[in-house]
Amino acid sequence: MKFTATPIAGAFVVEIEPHADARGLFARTVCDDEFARHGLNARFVQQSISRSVGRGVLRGMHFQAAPHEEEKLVRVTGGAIWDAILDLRPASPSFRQWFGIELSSHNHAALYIPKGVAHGFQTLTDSAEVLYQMTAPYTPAAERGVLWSDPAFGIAWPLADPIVSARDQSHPLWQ
Ligand SMILES: Cc1cn([C@H]2C[C@H](O)[C@@H](COP(=O)(O)OP(=O)(O)O[C@H]3O[C@@H](C)C(=O)[C@@H](O)[C@H]3O)O2)c(=O)[nH]c1=O
Repeated sequence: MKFTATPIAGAFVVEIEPHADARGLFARTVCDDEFARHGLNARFVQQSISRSVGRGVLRGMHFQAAPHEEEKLVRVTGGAIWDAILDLRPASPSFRQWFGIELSSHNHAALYIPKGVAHGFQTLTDSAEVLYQMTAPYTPAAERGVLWSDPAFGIAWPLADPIVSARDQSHPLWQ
């Protein structure tokens, strides 16, 4: 696997190193040892999928509050998304910065998201399936959100007029 640091402290793009042959390819996507060598936690306790229907669907920006913060590894198993992360850790050198990258079932790239960093995405294809692995259990009482369009951050979403849930549209502006 190839680990590339992003401008967000502790967040990495994780790419596969495929073994290709006449049948197709085989590639490792998670390895406890390799992740640990990069200071990353691969001890995932939950895995979930979402499927979005319609190009331009936007989910986010989500995180879990302390003490239920989680690391998250996000990859796409169908279609393509533009994945975005936003650093909400006041002590971080990249506090208030965001980063976006295309993840797809073709590029097989994943994004490793550290604790305290909010996550969201917008679909680039008519259907997109996203696979999540998390290092802490889902805790509804700890769920938090930041408005996807908060001018304090100015995330440059790729598609205008996104399809957003009522819950995501009601997230507060960052204070
Ligand atoms: C996130 C989550 C939701 N749910 C339930 C709650 C709700 O009834 C239903 C749909 O949840 P949501 O509307 O929160 O789904 P969604 O808006 O897709 O939430 C996801 O958004 C992206 C951006 C993330 O980063 C994920 O971690 C997660 O927060 O699934 C679980 O049971 N377990 C989970 O881990």
